[in-house]
Amino acid sequence: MSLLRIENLTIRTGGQALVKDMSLVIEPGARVGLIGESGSGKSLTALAAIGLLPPGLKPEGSILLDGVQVIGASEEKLKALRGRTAAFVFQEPLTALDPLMKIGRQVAEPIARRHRRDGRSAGRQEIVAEVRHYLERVALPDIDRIMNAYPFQISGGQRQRVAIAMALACRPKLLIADEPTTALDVTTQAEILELLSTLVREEGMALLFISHDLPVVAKVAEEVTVLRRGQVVEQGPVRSVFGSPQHEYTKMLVDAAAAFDRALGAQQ
Ligand SMILES: Nc1ncnc2c1ncn2[C@@H]1O[C@H](COP(=O)(O)OP(=O)(O)OP(=O)(O)O)[C@@H](O)[C@H]1O
Repeated sequence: MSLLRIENLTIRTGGQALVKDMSLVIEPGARVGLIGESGSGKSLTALAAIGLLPPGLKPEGSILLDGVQVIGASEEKLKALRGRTAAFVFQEPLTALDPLMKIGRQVAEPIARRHRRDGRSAGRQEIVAEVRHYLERVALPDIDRIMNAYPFQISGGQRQRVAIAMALACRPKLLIADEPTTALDVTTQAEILELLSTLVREEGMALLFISHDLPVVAKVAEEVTVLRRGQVVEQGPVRSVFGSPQHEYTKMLVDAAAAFDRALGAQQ
């Protein structure tokens, strides 16, 4: 069974279709990129996948997440899917973090929730040990300090590592990362991409990676869907879609990335 099967998804607001007839399949453990310019419907597609569309936006079609139909599902059913089946990492880590809570307590929350969900009560020491485990997993230095820090006391890259640790702590089958490196400087961006690639492989999770940046998608994904103005223009293995693009829009993305590479090469 596919982990995520989106078929003929259309998202409307009023009379306007923001996403049109889009289909996308993610198998367990697969790494899939969703690429397209700003406003092409990438985030809406990802939010629809876990039933988190903002009010006023109506999905039509079919979204099966781990075999459960998301469209029209009750809030209770959706809550059971969030975290356990799919967890989100957003562009801006502060979206996931409470500014007034120390990092240690924030990471403890999804851990405690997972234990409750599995019907077991974990003691404080066990939870603290797990918090440390996940902070180590995302390669944070000086874990004692970070656990006792508030989000504003650590760097942007460290905050994104904490947000990834919180998503991992849910032990999801699918990690959805929506432009997770866009808010970071280039060096930190590369480190976080490397970390995400390693983690999804080692934990055996599937990844839906959203970005407008072709080299970034090429680095982390094996398959890619290219969206333009809410519609899929091309879909397939990264190598063939970016290696021999068929659609004009994909060609333009590939040419732009190549021109950037050439410009960099000329500078060196
Ligand atoms: N709550 C909303 N109500 C009405 N329109 C919306 C709403 N949210 C998003 N849109 C519109 O839907 C379209 C798709 O938005 P979406 O956020 O999915 O784009 P995106 O590809 O993720 O862009 P970006 O890379 O800039 O995040 C855009 O035109 C956006 O303005």
